[in-house]
Amino acid sequence: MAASYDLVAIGTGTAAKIVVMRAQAANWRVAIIDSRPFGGTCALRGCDPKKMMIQGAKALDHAHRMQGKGVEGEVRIDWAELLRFKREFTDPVPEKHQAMFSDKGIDTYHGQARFTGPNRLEVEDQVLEAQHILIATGAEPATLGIPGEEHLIDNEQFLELATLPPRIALVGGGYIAAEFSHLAARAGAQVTVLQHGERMLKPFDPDLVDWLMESFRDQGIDVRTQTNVDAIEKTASGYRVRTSSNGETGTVDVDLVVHAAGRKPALKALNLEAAGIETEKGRLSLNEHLQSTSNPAVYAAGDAAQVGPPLTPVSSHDAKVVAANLIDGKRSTPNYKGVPSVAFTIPPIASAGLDEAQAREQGLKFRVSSQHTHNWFTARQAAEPVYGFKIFIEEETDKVLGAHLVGPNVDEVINVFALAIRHGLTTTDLNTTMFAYPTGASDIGSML
Ligand SMILES: Cc1cc2nc3c(=O)[nH]c(=O)nc-3n(C[C@H](O)[C@H](O)[C@H](O)COP(=O)(O)OP(=O)(O)OC[C@H]3O[C@@H](n4cnc5c(N)ncnc54)[C@H](O)[C@@H]3O)c2cc1C
Ligand SMILES: NC(=O)c1ccc[n+]([C@@H]2O[C@H](COP(=O)([O-])OP(=O)(O)OC[C@H]3O[C@@H](n4cnc5c(N)ncnc54)[C@H](O)[C@@H]3O)[C@@H](O)[C@H]2O)c1
Repeated sequence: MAASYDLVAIGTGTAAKIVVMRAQAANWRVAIIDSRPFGGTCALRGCDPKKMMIQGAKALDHAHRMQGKGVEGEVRIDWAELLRFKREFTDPVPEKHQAMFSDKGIDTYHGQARFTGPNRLEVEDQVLEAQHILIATGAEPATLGIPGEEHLIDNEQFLELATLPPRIALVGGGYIAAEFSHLAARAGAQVTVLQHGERMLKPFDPDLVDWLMESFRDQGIDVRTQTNVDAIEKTASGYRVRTSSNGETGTVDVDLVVHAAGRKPALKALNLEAAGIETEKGRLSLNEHLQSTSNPAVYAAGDAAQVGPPLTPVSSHDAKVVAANLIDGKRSTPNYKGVPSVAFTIPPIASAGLDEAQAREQGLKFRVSSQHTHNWFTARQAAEPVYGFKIFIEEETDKVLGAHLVGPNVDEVINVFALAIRHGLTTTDLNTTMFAYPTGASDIGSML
């Protein structure tokens, strides 16, 4: 006999959690399924554990930068201790989620969900029927299609390494490569980044990325751009990564090779055909309400939908849109204006709103305010040589269109710009706001 629900959500990450809690609050009969421990990527394998470990690297980096400026003595990373610190947060997550769902009367299922009909799922040997089904299965590392791919470890395995090997290669040059290389280098590893694009961190402003590269060089991180990874071979002592760059072949010998080459919606195990759920190029075909174009019972949110950028605040925004559509009977659409994003390098790099190419494509008339400000007080008090900004401001309205920042505190300051962009604040609004001094935000007036 099938268990019957108003809503079944597949996934227990940011997106699924928000939708099921809202449905439960509306007295819907709800179930949630996960094939992995409950909690999703951000809490267990992504943002949060990564940030806890980067705190150690930040502390070490700051102590090093302050040497000869009133701070003395050697500081080093104890990887095992850092791992323990991280687990203080991650270990209780699955049980807390289980308890939170059970307390609310949400039925929980552990196992891989598989569609067997338009409104029907199987989890292990249990059958579930639902009026509505949410696909919030997140993303998984993209398949690279290269020989030796099986030797790659992923983000989860990297953040669980018992010891950090001395030589590490990262395949890819985006968020994961940038953050993990900064962490691993501070923890004493020799790190090589193999990026097939022209530069690292493509979603960020090219000039700011250039300024940030100084921090990669300072750490001895070997960044090889325009470099393709062609194969990974097991050797007696580790791995040999075969590369090609502008027609030249090369090799890198390391102890560990990490996948940092992008993530794709996790849809393979769902047996979507059985429910008539169409996909296009590996993505769900969705209408503007995040509803399947071919099965109206099905909605998607977050990394599984990948309509907006695959980031936690976007998963949470998508979930609110889906909840409004499902539960409140609205016809909401997502609005990704001013999504803030940070790569937690040391120092961090951040952006919100339009980049230069997008502003031009939209035919907007704008001025650019940009400076490399390593001599400003904010940089000097943190003994941080990398600090700079680029802000796009609409000529006619004086509204901030896009903000791009690199340097100390920008992971927080970007949120002020995100607010300004999303709510159409002008440079006058920002200039007439008092910001506590001396903080990162107190530089905003001088950036406009
Ligand atoms: C290393 C790393 C660091 C990151 N850092 C940041 C950051 O600092 N800031 C930020 O904004 N974003 C960050 N992200 C991105 C962020 O983690 C994701 O955008 C977000 O977690 C997506 O949430 P979600 O709910 O869509 O999916 P997820 O949290 O991935 O949840 C999907 C769940 O579905 C389950 N599932 C999948 N298939 C099935 C199935 N067939 N049956 C049952 N269950 C299934 C999975 O086990 C998983 O628990 C990071 C990602 C990574 C990998
Ligand atoms: N701080 C954050 O918000 C944060 C941190 C980590 C991850 N994430 C999310 O997770 C997603 C996945 O992260 P990611 O770093 O794996 O992907 P990414 O999309 O940020 O970067 C992947 C990079 O790998 C390169 N690449 C792809 N195939 C390659 C190959 N065969 N050889 C060499 N280079 C190759 C691409 O050119 C690209 O620059 C991101 O898109 C991001 O949304 C976010």
